Amino acid sequence: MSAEKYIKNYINGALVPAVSGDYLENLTPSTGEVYSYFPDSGPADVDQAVKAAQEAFPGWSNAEPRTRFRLMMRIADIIEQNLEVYAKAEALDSGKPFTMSSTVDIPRAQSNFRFFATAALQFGSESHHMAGSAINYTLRQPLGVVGCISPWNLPLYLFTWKIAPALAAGNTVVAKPSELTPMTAFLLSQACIEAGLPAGVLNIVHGLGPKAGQAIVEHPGTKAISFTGGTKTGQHIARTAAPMFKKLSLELGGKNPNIIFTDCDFDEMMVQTLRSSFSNNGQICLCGSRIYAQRPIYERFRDELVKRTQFLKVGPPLAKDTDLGALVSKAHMEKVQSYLSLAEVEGGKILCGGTVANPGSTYENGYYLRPAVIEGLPIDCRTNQEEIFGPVVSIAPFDTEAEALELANGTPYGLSATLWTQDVSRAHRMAEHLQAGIVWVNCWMLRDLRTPFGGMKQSGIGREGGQEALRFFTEPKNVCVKYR
Ligand SMILES: NC(=O)C1=CN([C@@H]2O[C@H](COP(=O)(O)OP(=O)(O)OC[C@H]3O[C@@H](n4cnc5c(N)ncnc54)[C@H](O)[C@@H]3O)[C@@H](O)[C@H]2O)C=CC1
Ligand SMILES: O=C(O)/C=C/C=C(\O)C(=O)O
Repeated sequence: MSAEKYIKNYINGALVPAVSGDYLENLTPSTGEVYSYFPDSGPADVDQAVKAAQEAFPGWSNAEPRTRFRLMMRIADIIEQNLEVYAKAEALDSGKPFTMSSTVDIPRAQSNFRFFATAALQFGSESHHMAGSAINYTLRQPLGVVGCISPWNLPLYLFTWKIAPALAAGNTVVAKPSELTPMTAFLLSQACIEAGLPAGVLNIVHGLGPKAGQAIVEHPGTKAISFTGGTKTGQHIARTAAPMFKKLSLELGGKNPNIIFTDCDFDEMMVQTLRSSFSNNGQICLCGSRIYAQRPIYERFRDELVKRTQFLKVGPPLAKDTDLGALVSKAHMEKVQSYLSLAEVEGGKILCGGTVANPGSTYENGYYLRPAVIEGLPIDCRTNQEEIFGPVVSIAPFDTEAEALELANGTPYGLSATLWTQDVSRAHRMAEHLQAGIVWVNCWMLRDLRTPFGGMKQSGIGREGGQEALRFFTEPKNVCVKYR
């Protein structure tokens, strides 16, 4: 198992270049240098992948669930045995700290395979009895070939979060990782070969979104698309797939509120708020980017947040003491910087951070920013309404529960929200009215893979996780049997 200079597609069980023979440069954000190349795939590669997946479908969909279970567990074992190789590749590709990729990203990729391998053994269906006359039972059958398209922020974590349930439910898959972070998907291809996954069951096509990704969405052979990424891309995918009546699961952006009441456990809230603000450089759709603290503790909170933020170490991904690594790309760093400039125009005061960081001469061309805290922005300004997806939080005080709810719900997004209070009744009251697919109370990013995961409003449609994912990747068919 090794990261290689020339990444290959994984089609019909073999590692192959793009049909065109063309490669694109893969940069590491840690130095801004090219360190490998990935295939510039297009419709011809996707067509080969879909054909291979179609041929593999009868064998895979009819295989005993325990056969799928064994193979998926074997893939998880191989990832676990090679944790360091995977975690290093993830850190170099995405710029995130190795301390994160080795404890969060890669362990979660293993868990995704294990969780859904086991779920394949447990998945059942409903029946509905019409007393004295008939019984209805529901067959849940795999869809066929499905497309899985994932982003760069949690590369293998989110890639496997889609692939594993699709395979567990008996589908065959054509998947594309982000062009910014292709390396761990390539390592996964090697793991599938080593595990003995039958040819064509999983096919991984590398390349650009508008070319290779678009070809997966447009191909008449893909019956469903599971996508995580930006809201604009999600809208475009929906426009393409809807007239073809494909099933769609879209997990999109967020502008998530943290609401901090005076009665919270202040110390625990501070620890978790720092995490929810700047984990992975704020490049997680669940990060809390708008923080509202109740007026009596607002100033104490603000001063403590600024102090702790200034203490965070921005450094190269492989250094042991790095808290925040590099942002994923130059273009993304410039996007984040443009929002920092906009925030000032919109009346915000940058209390700390927002400047370029240079963790040493080897890294001077990498994409490093000091994490920023902004105060004084109105709720309806662009900085408070649009997803920045970087190490930037905006803070403001509030007085009442009603005001906090209005602020929290006042954006087009509805992915997650975090509440800090020791008053259980208030927590339930607020949770009921928050427009978010996930509400965390006195915690953040505490994940149980059985729960529904996804957002409302412009944060997407559908839910991933547990039974929801298995339902998405199957077609329910009701059979009604009259017996009297
Ligand atoms: N999980 C999330 O919520 C994420 C949100 N974003 C947001 O989106 C913004 C833009 O980031 P991008 O890297 O451009 O994300 P993106 O949404 O364009 O990329 C995500 C995936 O979609 C693919 N893709 C792009 N265009 C496609 C198309 N026409 N058809 C099929 N697949 C396509 C990409 O190749 C990648 O694999 C970020 O600044 C951030 O605000 C980005 C990544 C993850
Ligand atoms: O924990 C999860 O399942 C998902 C986490 C994060 C994202 O989906 C994201 O950042 O896109």
